[in-house]
Amino acid sequence: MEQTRNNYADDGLALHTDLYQVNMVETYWAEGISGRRAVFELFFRKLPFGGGYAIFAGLQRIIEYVREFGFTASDLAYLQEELGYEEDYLAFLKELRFTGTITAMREGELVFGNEAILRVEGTLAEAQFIETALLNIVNYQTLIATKASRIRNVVGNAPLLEFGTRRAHEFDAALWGSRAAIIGGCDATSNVRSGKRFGAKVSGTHAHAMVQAMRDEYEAFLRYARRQKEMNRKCVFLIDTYDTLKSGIHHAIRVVKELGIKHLFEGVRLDSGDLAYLSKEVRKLLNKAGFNETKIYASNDLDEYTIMNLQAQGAVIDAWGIGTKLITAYDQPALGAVYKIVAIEDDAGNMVDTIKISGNPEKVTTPGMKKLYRIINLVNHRSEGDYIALEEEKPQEEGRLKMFHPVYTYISKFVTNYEARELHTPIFAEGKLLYETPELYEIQAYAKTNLELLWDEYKRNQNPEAYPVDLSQRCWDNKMKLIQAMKEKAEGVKKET
Ligand SMILES: Nc1ncnc2c1ncn2[C@@H]1O[C@H](COP(=O)(O)OP(=O)(O)OP(=O)(O)O)[C@@H](O)[C@H]1O
Ligand SMILES: O=P(O)(O)OC[C@H]1O[C@H](OP(=O)(O)OP(=O)(O)O)[C@H](O)[C@@H]1O
Ligand SMILES: O=C(O)c1cccnc1
Repeated sequence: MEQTRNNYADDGLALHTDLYQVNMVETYWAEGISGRRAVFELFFRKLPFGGGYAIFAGLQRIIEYVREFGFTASDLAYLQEELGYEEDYLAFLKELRFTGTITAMREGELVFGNEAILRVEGTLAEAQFIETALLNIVNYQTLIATKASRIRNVVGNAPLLEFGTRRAHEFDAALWGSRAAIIGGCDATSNVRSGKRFGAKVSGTHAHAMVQAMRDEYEAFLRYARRQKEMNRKCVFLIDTYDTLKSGIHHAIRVVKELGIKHLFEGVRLDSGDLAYLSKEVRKLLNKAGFNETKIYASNDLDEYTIMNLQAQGAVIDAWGIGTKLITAYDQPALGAVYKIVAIEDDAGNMVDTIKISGNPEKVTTPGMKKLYRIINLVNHRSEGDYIALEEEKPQEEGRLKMFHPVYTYISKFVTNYEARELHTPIFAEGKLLYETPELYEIQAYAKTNLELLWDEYKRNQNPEAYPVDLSQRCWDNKMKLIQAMKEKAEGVKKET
């Protein structure tokens, strides 16, 4: 074991889980209930960044994970030799695959608190085991897509570039984060592997190192621009290595004029100092030299707040490069999505609803097999809210729908003339993959179209209105019935002791 510790030819992802999953599944197996049908839902309770919506990302990686789910020989050897699990249980794990059914929102879907992003129905063992990886994926990618969307909200149609790989929490976060950032609204990423892997557009300028390495700013710009000219590629010069206004901008203009490459002079980038002041001065100098079309790029620890601030100061910035604060979800590093069991097969083979009670009413789970709808007003084409109904209900046929707050039930409204759009789509059915992931920029366009369904009051970055996520009357009644039953059961336990 020792010699191969870091070198498994058959390394897989099944052990990318918490130990407690291995132990719970062992108990299910030992008790002979591992094959019972179980239903889990994945959701978060509170929207991130104090915003009014989130954008779901992560499904593609979930698909790859679930499709390949299984224990390799070295996984099993590790569980046996290092952690002491017994052969019989390992023989069970060896055969464990995902054979269940998953429905989920499409990537780019708008998602709100307390509604299922994804539902897993399968054997208790398989549905339980995949919890950790699913949460790991959704929690991160959804956060990044949402952060990117918030930044897109403030930059309008300006080019928005994801520059965060060097600051991301390691390789996976950089790669999948760049994809999520594009789903949320970035135009391109600096991560080249993301281009190869996902078809992301890749984009980039150059660093201070190039200027320093050539020990002369003019020489550096000249050689860089010459090569770009040979390759017929556009140039963006980083002009702040020594002094933006005294040297950088003048060297860039001189080189472009000398090489006659106005058509390739895409832009200049500012990466330090007072970005508002510098951008205004640089704009004047560019215009004076006849480069009215040349863009001013800005980077340096930017996010939606600094950008808004710069805009308020009249900064003349045409394109934005965002690294650290986007890829690390700097102001809110965790989404807090959870994975909760909502139904389980009983001894007689019937599916029964389960509930998790909490002193905090917002933390009580909503039991049962349900469906999630977006209720779209057909007159103004805006969403009235989301609606969670029991699976057998048909809100699309009701004609007049009562929507009420699931905790403050007196907040209610009736909706007519609506479309009840189901938000989940089948991803796996009995282990078979049914879903084909759209091309990356189609997912981005889908997110953009979805945002058009929301009133601006729900979309503003700060202090937005709370978007309604309501339960149907039957779903609410079912929840109350289970809460009551669980209370009575707990009373019974108390009396016994
Ligand atoms: N006009 C401005 N208004 C508000 N924030 C700004 C403005 N200009 C720049 N910033 C932001 O100020 C922050 C820090 O910039 P600061 O001047 O401290 O260091 P710097 O310019 O990055 O210097 P260096 O990179 O050389 O250390 C960055 O997040 C930047 O985006
Ligand atoms: O500021 P962020 O939003 O994180 O964006 C990424 C940063 O990475 C680069 O800086 P770095 O200091 O790593 O290298 P450079 O300035 O030499 O290019 C770039 O110039 C950006 O400032
Ligand atoms: O291309 C750039 O300008 C770039 C790429 C990564 C990080 N910072 C800047």
